[in-house]
Parts: sequence; structure tokens; C-alpha cells
Amino acid sequence: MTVFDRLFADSTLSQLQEKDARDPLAHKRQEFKLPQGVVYLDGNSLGALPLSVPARLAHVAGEQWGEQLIRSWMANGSTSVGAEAAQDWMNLPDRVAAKIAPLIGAHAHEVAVGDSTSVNIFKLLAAALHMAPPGRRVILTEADNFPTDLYMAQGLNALLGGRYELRTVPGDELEAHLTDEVALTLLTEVDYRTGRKLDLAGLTAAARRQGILTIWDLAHSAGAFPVDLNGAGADFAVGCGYKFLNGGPGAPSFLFVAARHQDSARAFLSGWMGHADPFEMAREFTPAPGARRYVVGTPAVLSLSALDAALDVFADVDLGQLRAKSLSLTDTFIELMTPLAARHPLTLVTPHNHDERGSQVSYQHPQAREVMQQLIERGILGDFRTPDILRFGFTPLYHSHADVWRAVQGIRGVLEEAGPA
Ligand SMILES: Cc1ncc(COP(=O)(O)O)c(C=O)c1O
Ligand SMILES: Nc1c(O)cccc1C(=O)C[C@H](N)C(=O)O
Repeated sequence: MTVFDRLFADSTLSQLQEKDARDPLAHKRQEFKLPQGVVYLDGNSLGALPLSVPARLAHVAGEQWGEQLIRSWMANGSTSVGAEAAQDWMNLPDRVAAKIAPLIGAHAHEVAVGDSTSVNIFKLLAAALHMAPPGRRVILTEADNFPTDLYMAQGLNALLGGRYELRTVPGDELEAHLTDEVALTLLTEVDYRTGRKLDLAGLTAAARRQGILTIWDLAHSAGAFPVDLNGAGADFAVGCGYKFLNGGPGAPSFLFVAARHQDSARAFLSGWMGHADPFEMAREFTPAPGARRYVVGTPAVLSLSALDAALDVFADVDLGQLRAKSLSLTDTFIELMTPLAARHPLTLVTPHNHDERGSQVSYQHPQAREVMQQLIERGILGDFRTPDILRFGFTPLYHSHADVWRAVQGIRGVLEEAGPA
């Protein structure tokens, strides 16, 4: 039996199933809808459906909207805001923020939920540039950062008369560019193409030594492994509700503003739902306490409700176990893929080093788009990213090591059909 055959032998599968039997998170899979005949490896794009969400949405629509109508904005049924009002929809963003905060090493009052990640990036860029020491004219980011991060910085800079330089450098050169010219860094902790994880704590410390403000994009981090923003001394952050937090398509994004900055980090998108007393209908904006000031318009109650229900999955999850499971899954995938990479034009672009790896594994392949299309037709749902990336996302809450084995079997089938390189 060749090494190649051994990796796909049933004995390998049974060894992985024994590992699954010892998995302290194995039971969490039961809390998700996972279609039969599919190995879903795209939770880094859209998380799977938590089974609690449909019932919650039905209740919000049928009872709260359908029966209670306008009374649902406040739990006491009125629409006038009284200090004693124990509000419901009105403070749903705050309840969701309180559930996200422990996942990112933040206090509840440092987190606001609403809008998209793109819009929240714009809010934080505006606030941070307004706070930055005069004379600092550089926004430092990665050349391969997610496009919307770059576009938001370009758009705001245009609005500000082009006074800033958007300096894009390769990830491994970032620290060398942390100088006193730089106003802020806008960095994504986990690269959406390669799954490479930056040293958030190390880069944040280096930036602070130079008086540089940090904005972290946690789209591929929050819910995938522990993040400790306050432990690192981060200033600002954003993240997606629909990836590893499993809030559903278009789920609201979150943002983080460290408490020490909230009085100086102006909410330039100063909407009425960020006012200290929205129904006062005052002519002047008075910011609400804490990060609530960065909530802008009427909360997207249906999407927020789905996210609120989805976040309950994390209530009994040890984030250290989550990270250990994620690394075990990605290690297993890389190991099983190794003999395929020796026979086919596959190049691993995700770091082997655990400290530099998020919760996805990516390979370059010259026909990546076509290969991924064939994999999806076989029920192996990863995704393709330009120019030539096969991307496989691993969600420790609902994946097993047996899933990894099945995925590699499917990849083997597609590649072997095409014949060895
Ligand atoms: C790193 C990163 N930032 C931001 C986004 C998207 O932001 P939005 O929620 O505004 O579409 C994504 C992908 O969805 C992403 O991967
Ligand atoms: N965010 C997405 C979306 O809103 C619709 C369709 C796909 C996506 C994505 O997967 C983008 C994602 N940020 C990425 O990592 O490429």
C-alpha cells in the first residue's frame, strides 16, 4: 500500500473518527443544519444555519411584528422612551453587542452592532483620522487587504480632499513601516485569500510605541478563535456577523471602540439611534453612552434577531477548545492533502506555523476556478478567489475530522480524474 493509498484507507478514517469521539466540541454540530451529502467548507464566507434561528425569526415576525406591532420597540408597549422603559427592539443592538464582546476581548460598552463591515470601517477610519496627531498623513494597510477595506479608505480620503497617503505594503513588511508618519493602521487579522494570521498583539504593541492608532478587521477571526482586543491594547476593530458568528446572510456587523477613546472618537455618522435619548427628538446630537453612539439608524431587527439567536451557540463554548479544534482540523487537512500536492499542481499558501494560521486552508492551482466548480458539483463546498486560489474554511463548531477526510476524498477524485500533473 503506497503512502498515498494509506492516507485514504478506511483505517485512516477510523483513526479520525476516534479523534472525533474524543472531541469536546463534537456535540455542538447538533445545533446546526448541515445538508446531507455536502461537506460545507465555506463558513468563512457564510456560516451554517444555527437550528435556533428559524424559530426565533418566526416569533419576531409573527408575534412581535405581527401581533405587537409598534409596541415591540419597547417591552412596556409604549413608544415614548421613559427612563424606566425596559426596551426590547430598541436595545436589541446592545444585547447582541454584549454577546459578541467576550468573543473579542472587549467590554459590552465598547461594542456596537449594526450596518455592514464596510460602513463600520468608514465610521472608524473617520473617527481615528480625526483623532490622529496633526501632520500624520499615512494610512498603512496591506496591498492584499480585502478590497472593501481599501475602497473605504480611498473613498474617505477623497472626501477629505486626498490629504492622506494610503500606503499599501506586503504583510511581512508592515512592522518596518510603523513610523511617525503613520496616522493609523487598517489591517485584517486573517487574510481572506491565504488564511495567514497576522500577529495582532505584536503589531498593535509596535504601532502604539509609535503613537499609531490601530483598526483591526476581524471578519475571519471573531468566532473562529479567541481574540483579545483589550489585552493587545487595540484601539478599534470591526467584524462580520455572517461568517464564523453564523448570523445569516447580510447579518449586521460589529465595531469596537476602546473605552479610552470613546469621548474623542467622534461618531461622524451621528444618527438618531446613536443619540442619548432618540425619542427626545432634540435638534442637536448628544451621543449615547459608550459604543451605542456608533449605532446610526433604525436597527435591522429581523437580521439582529437571527444574529442574537446564533450567538447563543457560543454561550457554553471554551474558546481555547475552539482554537485547538480549528488547528486540529486544518492540520489534518494539510496532512491528507500533502500526497495530492505531490502529484498535482497544488501549492499550499496557508502557513504551517499555527501562530500564523486562521481557520482556513488555501491552495494555488492553475485551474482553481474549474476545480472548485467540479468540487461544488460533488458536494465539497469550498470557494474560489482570484487569481488562482482554492479556499477551504473550517468551522470548529460544526466540522469533524471525518468531514476533512471526506473533503480530501472528493478533491482526490476531481484531481485524479484530471490525471497527475
Ligand atoms: C476581511 C473582510 N472585510 C470585510 C468584508 C465584507 O464586508 P461587508 O460585510 O461590508 O460586505 C469581508 C467579506 O465579506 C472580508 O473578508
Ligand atoms: N461577504 C460575502 C458576501 O456578502 C456575499 C458573497 C460572498 C462573500 C464573501 O465570501 C466575501 C468574503 N469576505 C471573502 O472572504 O471573500
